[in-house]
Amino acid sequence: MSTKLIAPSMLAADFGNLQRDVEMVNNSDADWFHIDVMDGHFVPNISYGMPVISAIKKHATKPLDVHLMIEKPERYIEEFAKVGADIITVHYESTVHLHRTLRQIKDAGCKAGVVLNITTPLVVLEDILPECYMVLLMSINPGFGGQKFEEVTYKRIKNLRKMIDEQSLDTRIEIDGGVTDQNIQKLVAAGADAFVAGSHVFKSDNPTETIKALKELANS
Ligand SMILES: O=C(CO)[C@H](O)[C@H](O)COP(=O)(O)O
Repeated sequence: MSTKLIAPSMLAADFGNLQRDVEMVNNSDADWFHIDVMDGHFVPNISYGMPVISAIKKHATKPLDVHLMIEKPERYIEEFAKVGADIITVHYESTVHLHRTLRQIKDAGCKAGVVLNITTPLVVLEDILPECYMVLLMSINPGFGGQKFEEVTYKRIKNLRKMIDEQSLDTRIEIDGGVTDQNIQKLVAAGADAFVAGSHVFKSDNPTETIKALKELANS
């Protein structure tokens, strides 16, 4: 069994103490920094862009997993790569030319992945899976942290894992939204590999210990 990965979402960090929170993740059992980019069009919220990612990269000692919740992400791939993205995931629903956009991400030197909203059928991935380092399944409606986890996600993970296995691929499945110590083991059992956790980590009394507990639960 491969090691299960924890990616704290910097959306829930304290932006007034960003360097402190970056160092906390550096010194924790986390594997990646999860970076949520929102444009106020694709999702009804605006988060941050290149200058903030650049500032995080300056101090981060772990890969940046950049989740683009923006329309036509192909307009900005090279810029996100330039400011330090290591993995870039784009929504299936946000671009007409998904195949071209994934190639563009790889040409820019990053690992490429696709994100699906909760109601987008998995079948749209069938022919694109070989191009994907990772598939991110949303387990909430994208746009805001702190929302309730949607139970339909378990079934979606199982079905996606089956699709990946049928094609003998090693594509990772990442889950984003409402991940906590209460559901992470069930998500692992369903077949997920990587877990974004925002409010559960940053709103806890001891984020370092919370990350440690998530990592242990996911890998036990
Ligand atoms: O993509 C996102 C929002 O669209 C965030 O990564 C997600 O909300 C994580 O936050 P939380 O763990 O608080 O649910």
